[in-house]
Amino acid sequence: MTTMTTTTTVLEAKDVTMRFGGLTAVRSVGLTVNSGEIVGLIGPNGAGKTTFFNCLTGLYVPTEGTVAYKGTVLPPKPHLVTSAGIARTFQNIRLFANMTVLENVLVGRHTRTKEGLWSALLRGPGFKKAEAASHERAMELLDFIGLAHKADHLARNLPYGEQRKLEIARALASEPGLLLLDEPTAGMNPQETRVTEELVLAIRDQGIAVLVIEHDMRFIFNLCDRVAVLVQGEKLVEGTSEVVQADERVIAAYLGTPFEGAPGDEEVAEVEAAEAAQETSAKTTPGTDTRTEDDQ
Ligand SMILES: Nc1ncnc2c1ncn2[C@@H]1O[C@H](COP(=O)(O)OP(=O)(O)OP(=O)(O)O)[C@@H](O)[C@H]1O
Repeated sequence: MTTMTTTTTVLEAKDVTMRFGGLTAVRSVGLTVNSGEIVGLIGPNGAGKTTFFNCLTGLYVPTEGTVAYKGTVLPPKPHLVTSAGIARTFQNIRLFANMTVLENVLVGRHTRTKEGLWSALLRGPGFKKAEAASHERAMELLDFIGLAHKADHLARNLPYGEQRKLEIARALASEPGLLLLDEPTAGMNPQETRVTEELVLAIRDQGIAVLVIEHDMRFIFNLCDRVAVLVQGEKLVEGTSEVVQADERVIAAYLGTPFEGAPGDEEVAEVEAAEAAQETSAKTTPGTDTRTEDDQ
């Protein structure tokens, strides 16, 4: 007998736009992540990747568009997004440096513990049971990332690569269905990068979908089932690693070479046309010459 695995949509971002004053950092981006998938989000510096992540996780309220997790539109509030089932790591390490490795993971569990403030303060039987279960799960996660033997070390004393792994364990502690990783291998040596690749595959094998921003193309193309490319806030291409690697526009965007239909081209053309029109009218209309006597 064959078993059928059904694919479900875990994340559905529709027409997400984020403006900061006059700057449109993300323009009408749609993205879907399905169960069992590792999806990559790449693009040159300043393309809007982190801004898009911030819209997905409720850190930013998108100017337009919606983000749904397993069919339910999420309110743009980080704690509600986490309790719904989306966890993330950040580009820069955000551990509690003076807490132990274990405590850092336990912090990540707070959205999954139902015991309230009074129960915690009175340390009643319900609280003790929940605390023991949290401790057990946190140790399981440390075991999973290979840091169980360092559970009582201070986070700040871990080598860089292990700090990044600990961040992932803390994110996993909220029992997510989708994990967002923002440059998980930044600053890592090739060996640490390979270990992180294995870890991401193991996370996916546990049934957690992964969306990852990464500048390391080898990492992206090795790992991802699908890759979306953002350029100047717009999604330029989306497809398998092969499709994306073969797309000349992607290479051009990375090299900063102009190409036909590039995001932002329309705006540039409009500005150029307006400037040209202004120049023509200045030349033909007496009294509109803005040159100074020195220029002439
Ligand atoms: N809070 C903010 N206020 C104003 N502008 C912002 C803000 N956050 C990001 N931006 C701008 O939005 C654009 C996209 O930035 P973002 O950090 O999302 O890009 P990125 O693709 O993640 O870049 P990198 O790969 O360098 O991390 C940039 O022009 C950036 O300066």
